[in-house]
Amino acid sequence: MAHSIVDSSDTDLEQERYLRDATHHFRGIEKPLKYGPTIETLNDLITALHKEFDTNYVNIEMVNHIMLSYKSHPREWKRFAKFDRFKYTRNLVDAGNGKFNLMILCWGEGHGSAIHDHADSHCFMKMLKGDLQETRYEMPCSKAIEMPNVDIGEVNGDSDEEQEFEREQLNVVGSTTITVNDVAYINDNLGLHRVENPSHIDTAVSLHLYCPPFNECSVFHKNSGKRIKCPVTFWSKYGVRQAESKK
Ligand SMILES: N[C@@H](CS(=O)O)C(=O)O
Ligand SMILES: [Fe+2]
Repeated sequence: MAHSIVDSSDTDLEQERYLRDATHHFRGIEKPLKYGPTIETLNDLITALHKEFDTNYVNIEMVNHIMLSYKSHPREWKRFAKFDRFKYTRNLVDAGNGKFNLMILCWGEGHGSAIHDHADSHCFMKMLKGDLQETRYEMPCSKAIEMPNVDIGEVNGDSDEEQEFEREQLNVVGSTTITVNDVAYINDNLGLHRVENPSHIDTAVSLHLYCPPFNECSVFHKNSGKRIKCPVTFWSKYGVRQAESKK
């Protein structure tokens, strides 16, 4: 039998293309699948994710199932949960062979994120402890005008329109509170969001899965819709605090 040699970078690209495409139709599932595997521990969750991402055609519903099925056990994730006094932290749990990033986010009392996108990736957010409030916004249509490489001829120079672009308020589309073991799902086709720990007495911890992984995303200004690209960094990796330069 003839075996063809498959270049792994080609298969990685194929998977990436497939995942990006799926952001156009996948909206998240609310209940675990009937036929999905049982996920008892954080290790089960990681093993099941690696299995899913072994194929080019990742079953994104199954990824959602895996995140929904896990029931939070603080003893399993405690070693990754590192807090900062001033802002939420991002702590890498598993780099998914470059196919996904699994991380634990730690939110001190009142901590929140800016309005942001998810770099054209899938974002699953599961509560492990406490509550988080998620506010969603429409993606502003000023997107194109902020792209550095757009040819001048492609931009409509009509000054009224340009002013509108500059003044575009972001529209809120909804707000929900997610509590322990809930999973929220978002991608750029569903809009933008900002997340906040509404409690002033309790911390919150969430488990995030991004696929494909990304190291920068856009942050949006609420009143103008203006976007700024921002790098995203890790406060710790595999339970070890990162030196400032290595984040
Ligand atoms: N997407 C954000 C966290 S959240 O506010 O959804 C991040 O990765 O830092
Ligand atoms: Fe987010």
